[in-house]
Amino acid sequence: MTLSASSTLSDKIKRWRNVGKSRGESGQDQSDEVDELGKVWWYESVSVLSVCAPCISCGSFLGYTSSAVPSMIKDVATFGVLNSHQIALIGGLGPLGAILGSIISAIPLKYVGPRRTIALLGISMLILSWVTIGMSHGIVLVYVGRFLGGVGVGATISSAPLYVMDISCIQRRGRLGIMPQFLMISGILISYILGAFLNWSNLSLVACTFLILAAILIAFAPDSPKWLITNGKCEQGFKVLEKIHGTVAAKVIALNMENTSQTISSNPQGEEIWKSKATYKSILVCLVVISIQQLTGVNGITFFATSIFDRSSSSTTSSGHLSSIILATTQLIASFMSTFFVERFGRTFLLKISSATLTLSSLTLGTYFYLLVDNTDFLWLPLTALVIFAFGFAIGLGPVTWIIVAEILPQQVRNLINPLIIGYNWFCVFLVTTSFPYLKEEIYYFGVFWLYAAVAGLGFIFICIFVPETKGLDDPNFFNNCCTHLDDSNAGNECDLRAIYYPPIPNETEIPVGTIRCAEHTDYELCTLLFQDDIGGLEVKTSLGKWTSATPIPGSILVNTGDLLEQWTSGYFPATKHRVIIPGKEIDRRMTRYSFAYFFAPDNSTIISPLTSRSSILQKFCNGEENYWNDKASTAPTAYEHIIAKVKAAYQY
Ligand SMILES: O=C(O)CCC(=O)C(=O)O
Ligand SMILES: [Fe+2]
Repeated sequence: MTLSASSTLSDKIKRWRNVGKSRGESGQDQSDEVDELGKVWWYESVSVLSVCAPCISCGSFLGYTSSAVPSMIKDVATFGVLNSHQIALIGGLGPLGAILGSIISAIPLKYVGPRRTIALLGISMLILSWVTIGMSHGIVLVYVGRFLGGVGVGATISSAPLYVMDISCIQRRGRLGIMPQFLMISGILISYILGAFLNWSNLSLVACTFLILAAILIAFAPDSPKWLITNGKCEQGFKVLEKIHGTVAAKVIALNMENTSQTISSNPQGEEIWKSKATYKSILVCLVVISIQQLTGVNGITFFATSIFDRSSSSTTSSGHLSSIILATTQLIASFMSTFFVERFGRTFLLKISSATLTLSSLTLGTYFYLLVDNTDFLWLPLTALVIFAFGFAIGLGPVTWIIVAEILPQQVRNLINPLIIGYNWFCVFLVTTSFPYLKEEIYYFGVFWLYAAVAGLGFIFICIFVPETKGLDDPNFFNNCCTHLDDSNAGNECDLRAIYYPPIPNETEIPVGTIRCAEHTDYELCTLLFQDDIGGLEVKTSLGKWTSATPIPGSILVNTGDLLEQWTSGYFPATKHRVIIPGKEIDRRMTRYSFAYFFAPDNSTIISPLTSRSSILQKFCNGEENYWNDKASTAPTAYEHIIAKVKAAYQY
């Protein structure tokens, strides 16, 4: 099925290419213009927002417990006197449903793609949940609603990031990538704000109204182009890509998507990867980082923030609701900041800062509840500490955990393991939210926060010892960043276009066949584009050391690999040894020969140390090799140093 779908796409793209060619031949190549006209810059952002809008409702669902439980407790007529078991269930059934939602979403994700999974499983379950809760006349229907909504949240949160990855172009992927999380925190904030004015029932009915709007938005959004292309709907998939990237780039991306899906489906290393110890070690590291993310208690706080503030005396100066709103706003701002920091400072640095901040703030909160809760001089303390806690979480452990999971898991196991990891994450949320009401009765608030502080402290140690830095391992812009002159003409580089003139040999001069005009050498740069006329004479040395003639082919460009490419790829692409000799044919010898060579070099400052593949770095890390990430320690030359040294050696006179 995949194969026949892909071949349709390849055929179509071949035809498109030919259309471009015939235009070019008639001297009227307008493909660039069409490209620009094809781009609709807002299309992908609006699509991402439309498909991810239900994440707002997921946030409101998570924040609902905090906002609604106080008014449920007051509503004795409907619920009787709520005990801590019942409150724990209201908190815990949502994440329990989410475990189910994230696991079963794998089926619609495969057959109908991420957009329809969100619409059919996410939105429908959430609407059902809000209506059930809003209309309930007793606690049982609230339980049912919480579980159903959890299924919707699990499905939405698993599918939204996939949609964003599939539809956004590389330049905007980072920023659009945080959209699901950003919308979710906004949803938490909205539910805290509305919770200050509305009771449990009206709050859920308002949330339901919003979802109807989200359902309309998602109905008009396009499907994931990747899903379309890999499921035989090539034309529709290409149209979506064309609107985002323009015609020319869309062809390349469509082919890439097709190739990747073929590689993954044929899965050459599928068996091998499960025999490697490194695979299990990276899965283990992911699970522990997720445990740290969740067991430091953030969801205990999100689900019960209002009650925590009401317990601390700060509620006499600011209501519990207001404090919760401040908390969620802090999280929103910090998660936005983390998108900038994560590329600048790396993943492990943010995780360390984050776990250290959580340790200190939880320790402070525990101590406050132990010593100072009745001391009116310290009313400012709980809110300040919780704001620092929320900031510390949202800047590091919140978002960076997911980046680590995406980057550390070997590609071949990612699809299989991801749903389990997401399911495990919800299990931890369930554990924390269900245990919170019990723990606060058994070991009191101070005990709960000291427990969270202990987890965060151990987490800090684990991160320092076991979590590898993965920044830059998967950087799709790596080569663009090394060759910025593509965009910026000021960046220093040794790119060179040379017109080479070989004078005709005068009729009276006799020169033996095979006489050398340009001696054996390799080019110094990354690669050379060589445009030769039809006289000939260029020879290339094969890997067996034999000279073979690179006879000019009309309309083609010869590409020579250069020294820098050889060094960069540790010899995977050896630099081509070549030379130019006097042509064999008498008539060619008496003619002028021209060639044009474009020597392509990266930016001067680029360090040309052998690139290590992401899998080999992780392999080394997992095998316990100390210097697993040694690129930075390398003393390799810069591109400029290499080229200048070669030029100096060649022209010593
Ligand atoms: O003229 C040619 O065909 C080759 C020139 C060349 O190899 C060079 O300039 O590096
Ligand atoms: Fe050359």
